[in-house]
Amino acid sequence: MRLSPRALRAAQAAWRECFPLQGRDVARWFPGHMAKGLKKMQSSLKLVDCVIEVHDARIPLSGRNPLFRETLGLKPHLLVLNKMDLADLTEQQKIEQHLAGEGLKHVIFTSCIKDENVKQIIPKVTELVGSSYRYHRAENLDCCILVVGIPNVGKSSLINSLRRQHLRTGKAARVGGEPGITRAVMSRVQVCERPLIFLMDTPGVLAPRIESVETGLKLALCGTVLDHLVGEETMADYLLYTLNRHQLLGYVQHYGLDSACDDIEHVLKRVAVRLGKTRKVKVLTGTGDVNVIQPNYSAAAYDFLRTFRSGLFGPVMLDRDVLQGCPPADTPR
Ligand SMILES: Nc1nc2c(ncn2[C@@H]2O[C@H](COP(=O)(O)OP(=O)(O)OP(=O)(O)O)[C@@H](O)[C@H]2O)c(=O)[nH]1
Repeated sequence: MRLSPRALRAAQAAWRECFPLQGRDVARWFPGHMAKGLKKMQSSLKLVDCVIEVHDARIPLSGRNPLFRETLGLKPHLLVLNKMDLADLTEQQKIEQHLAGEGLKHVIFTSCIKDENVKQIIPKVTELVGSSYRYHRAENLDCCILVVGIPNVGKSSLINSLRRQHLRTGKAARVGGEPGITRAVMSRVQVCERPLIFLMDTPGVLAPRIESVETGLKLALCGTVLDHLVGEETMADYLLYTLNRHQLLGYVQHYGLDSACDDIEHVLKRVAVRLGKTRKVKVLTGTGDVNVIQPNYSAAAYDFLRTFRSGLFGPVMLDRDVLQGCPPADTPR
């Protein structure tokens, strides 16, 4: 939905300049960084020729686990930024420059749902492996790739998409909408015949420390941690703040609101009523208990988040602040 420039200016005047981050304990939102999974990957390293790190294209510059490159960095590395169908890539070149500045020269944007750009991966991997020294593996004719990444970014979906593209065959890895579907490093799965290429899927591994509360909120919006650990209403509030700042006002039309608004309580109330998500609550009054119908805020927040994640509010770039040179306000300097 597009507002007229005048209406937009009026609405923007009332929008928040920043999101309140104080008093939020990001460490409690994320489970331990799953050191066991990382150790297992390290021990598989001698069996592989290349590492594909999958990350979410909506947060191309934040939330990656630095330990992947520290512990697996011996092997050629390709960064696959997946879910490009949900990401606003207007500034793709700037993103690539930013990543190149961090030493990440090999980057491919993909959508495993739409099988977009997935065909570029095997030629790139072949090129990277061909131009590197294959420790212990020079005599092997096949090539083996380790797929790593934080939870829920689409690692298993990538394996399935590659198999669809190169082998015209179905699923090999389990996919799910919640983080933590893949629990163990898998045995090798073939994804291509010529050249002969195998992949190994791994469980999602988060960084041991999330760099800032805002990064934590972005990671939560992308579904890398179970929603209830952060709180659906907190996440819905951060989502509303982001949508308004990015002028992604599709939510207004989607839920039949009168106008854009920056007050999450007001928005969730309207969403709940619109969806018929209300609940009876007993209230103690001077004359006894009375049943009151109240909006179900958490059900409304859940719907708001789910609709955003399905892309119905439009493509988004959650790292716009980092791209513009303003890292999250609470990032330690
Ligand atoms: N829109 C969109 N959704 C995707 C894409 N790739 C994967 N998904 C969805 O993202 C969710 C997670 O996908 P998985 O392949 O299970 O992710 P994973 O990284 O293996 O997850 P873990 O096992 O938790 O580490 C699923 O609901 C997928 O359908 C994509 O390119 N676009």
